[in-house]
Amino acid sequence: QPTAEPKQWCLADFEVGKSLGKGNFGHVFLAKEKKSGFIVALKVLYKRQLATTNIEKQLRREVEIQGNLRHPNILRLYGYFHDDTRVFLILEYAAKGELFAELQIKKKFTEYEAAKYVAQMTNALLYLHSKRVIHRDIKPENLMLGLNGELKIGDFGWSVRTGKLDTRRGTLCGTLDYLPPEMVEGRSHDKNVDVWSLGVLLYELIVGDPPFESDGVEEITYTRIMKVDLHIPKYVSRDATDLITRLLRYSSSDRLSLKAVMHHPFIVKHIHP
Ligand SMILES: COc1ccc(C(=O)Nc2ccccc2)cc1NC(=O)CCSCc1cnc2[nH]ccc2c1
Repeated sequence: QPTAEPKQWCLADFEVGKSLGKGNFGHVFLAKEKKSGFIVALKVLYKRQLATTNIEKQLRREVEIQGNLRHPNILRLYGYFHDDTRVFLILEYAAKGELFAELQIKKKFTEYEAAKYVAQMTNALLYLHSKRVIHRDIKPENLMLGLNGELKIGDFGWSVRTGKLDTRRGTLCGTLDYLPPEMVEGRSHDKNVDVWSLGVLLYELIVGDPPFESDGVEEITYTRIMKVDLHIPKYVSRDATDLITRLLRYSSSDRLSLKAVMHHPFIVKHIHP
């Protein structure tokens, strides 16, 4: 049985459909693989725009790492191909789009919905950490929703790839909101950065805004993160408040472990009532 050599794809293999949006650096289209009818998201990157020259190597590495990642809450990168001016990423299509769009429409989620997303996120992070992959740039813009509304981590280590912060929210601070103190202060970071981001996500899903935002003034966001200047509204339940305060701890070793998150009353009472 010969090893399954990754197939060499080309644009002619696909019927390209509607635009799914202009992501960071790339335009994404709905596409159908002609032979199988399989629906994918085709992300087009222009070589001219890509930061580094050895993008091939970086992409190969990324396809290798992500090729081994198989989890229902992690968006798949199936492969890539290129022509002389463009690179095409063959990505899983998340039928319900970005969580961020849903959050903007609904303003905030019920604690039940928030618990469901946080539990799925925690499962994905436990899986990534077991594969020694961390800092997945967690924020609603990078989280997608599958056909049944299941959460999927949609993008990987963006800051690692380009060193630039994603300004999709229009202002840089949209990105700073999720950074933990150790990264704001430029100190070393470990897998517990993802636990901090999980706390920021839980807060934002229930309250509708991230906990340390300061409408566009970065310095204030920095300061509020470093001081863990956290104000949890009264309408947030005792269990949700308890979990948020156990995730948003200045010192990374004081934060709840991902395993403990799965056993926290806020998650248990909503997921396994
Ligand atoms: C695993 O995921 C990714 C893996 C790699 C890259 C990437 O860009 N790598 C890169 C870039 C430059 C140089 C080297 C490597 C991006 C993603 N993911 C996304 O870009 C977000 C979803 S885009 C797809 C998608 C799906 N489903 C949707 N439904 C509605 C819109 C939509 C949009």
